[in-house]
Amino acid sequence: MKIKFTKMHGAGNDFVVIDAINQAIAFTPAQWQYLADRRFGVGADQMLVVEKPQAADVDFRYRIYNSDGGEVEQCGNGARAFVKFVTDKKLTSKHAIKVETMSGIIEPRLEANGQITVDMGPPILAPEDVPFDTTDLLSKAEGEETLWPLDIKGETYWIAALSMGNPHAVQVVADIETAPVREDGVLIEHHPRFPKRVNAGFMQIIDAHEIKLRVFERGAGETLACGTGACAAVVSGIRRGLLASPVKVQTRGGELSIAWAGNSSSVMLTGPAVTVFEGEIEL
Ligand SMILES: N[C@H](CCC[C@H](N)C(=O)O)C(=O)O
Repeated sequence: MKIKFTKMHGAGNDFVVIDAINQAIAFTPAQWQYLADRRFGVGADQMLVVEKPQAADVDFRYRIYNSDGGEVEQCGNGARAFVKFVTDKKLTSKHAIKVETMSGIIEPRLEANGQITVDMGPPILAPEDVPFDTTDLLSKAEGEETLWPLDIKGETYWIAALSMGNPHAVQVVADIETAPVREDGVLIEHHPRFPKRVNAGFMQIIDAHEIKLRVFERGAGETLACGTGACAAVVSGIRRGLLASPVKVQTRGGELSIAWAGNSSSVMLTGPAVTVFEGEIEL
């Protein structure tokens, strides 16, 4: 079966985007892994699938698969690519859309300057909702934030655990370039206290309105940018009293901007989305 796809990226976090409204697709995890494979397949961090919504007052449903083949709840950079895709493909005439995801409704909006802003909804802060097992852990408070001691290689890392619909463990490092992102990221991703695994964020504070961020993503490894990771890092930095909204997030793949007014207000993610090429693949 020949499948049409569009290769896109948001700040270097790259995607294979598939219109499943006009194409019937039902892939196995092995087929998602093949699509994501950078040598044998197309190559991408995640696959994004455009579907008709289940609810009446929503424009689309959006499914996300990591390169390891697993379906996940949310993808911030993907939401920007999504709205550019459905607009360019004339699947909608709206520039602000409501999109159903595994973790709720998000509202991406195409701005006049080509940037895209996504209402990512409020952060989820209760450990049990991340989910993160805090049994027998003694936390410490920093501002409004709760930091937890995570044992990695016999060392204690103080992390914040929060969710943007998908789980994140965020820590502050002194120098993002020398931080052990890959070595420690994989250990954090698979730490037993995260029953659904976790995206591991490492942020360096530049000033109250700017950070550098690297994320070792669950199911994909280190990516050049992580939208939900940027949201989680900024929320944690604001709660720690280290950051103030809005915050510029420098990633290895480009710049994102995050705004958050605190408490249960939505986290707003702004950044680019680029179409690289169109293709077809036999599956
Ligand atoms: N790896 C993530 C999904 C993709 C998120 C990221 N690419 C983003 O832009 O938010 C997870 O397993 O939760």
